[in-house]
Amino acid sequence: MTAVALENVYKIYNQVSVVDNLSFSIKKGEIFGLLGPNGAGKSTTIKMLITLSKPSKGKIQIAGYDITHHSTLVKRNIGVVLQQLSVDGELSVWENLEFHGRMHHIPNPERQQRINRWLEYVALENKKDALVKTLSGGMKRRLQIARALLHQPSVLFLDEPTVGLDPQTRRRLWEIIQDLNQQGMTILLTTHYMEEVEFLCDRIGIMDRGKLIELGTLEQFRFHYGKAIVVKQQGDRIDYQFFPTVAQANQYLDSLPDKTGVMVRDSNLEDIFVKLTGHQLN
Ligand SMILES: Nc1ncnc2c1ncn2[C@@H]1O[C@H](COP(=O)(O)OP(=O)(O)OP(=O)(O)O)[C@@H](O)[C@H]1O
Repeated sequence: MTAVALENVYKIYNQVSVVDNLSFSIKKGEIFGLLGPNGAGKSTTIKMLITLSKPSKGKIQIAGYDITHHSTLVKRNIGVVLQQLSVDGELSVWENLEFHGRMHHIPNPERQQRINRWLEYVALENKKDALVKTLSGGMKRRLQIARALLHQPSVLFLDEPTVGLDPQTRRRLWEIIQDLNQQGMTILLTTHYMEEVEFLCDRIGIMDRGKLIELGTLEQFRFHYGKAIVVKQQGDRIDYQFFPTVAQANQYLDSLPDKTGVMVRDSNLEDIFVKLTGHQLN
């Protein structure tokens, strides 16, 4: 079953298509990673998917509902964690969740049960009365996740969920994301961290200049572009050359008269991303 479907979607600002004829779909239960250099159009795409912005052209369906004609039903079915922290720092953890629960018309005592359940899930139960502005970055992000889950969505959108977090906190969030997925949640995430995509995502879409330039699994990408890479340091420059297998890459290496600064290794997502977009993610 399809959880998210985009068909020939455009977003046009000042006659420029910042999202340019985008079509792809995400299956129910998938973790899908949307990658792209700065300005590729990922955030604009997410904003359309979560009904914050209307497509200029094209069709988007979430959980079977058209975002233009059934935006209320779409909102009921999605959870959203955006890049910029959207929790209110002057309110307590509980007040933030209470407010969200009321917005979604979740009646009591169900609302309190859900607040307690998700606070426990993200290990913030002992921070219930703390003002949000006193929480660490990782805690705020976990609170955002708890809030996004409160109304029991079927699709979760995470726009750079671990940006600015230390490696340990990032790992903890990865565990939460994986666990939610194992409970059946469909997840779309954007990130600049390649290892995050390699670790979490079932499929990857790569965007550049508003267009989807590649779509598939990491294994499919590696099969297509080459499973091995020869890295050549030439002065300040590093050249990369893909080969179908490590054996073929080694054969090429052996044939070189001068092997100084040359090495063979397995290709990874970052190599493929750089080859496709000419950009290194930072
Ligand atoms: N409201 C707007 N008006 C005009 N142009 C916009 C608007 N919002 C975004 N853009 C442009 O659309 C393009 C895509 O931006 P977007 O934020 O979607 O990229 P992104 O892939 O999310 O980048 P990043 O990784 O930096 O977050 C950029 O060139 C941006 O300047």
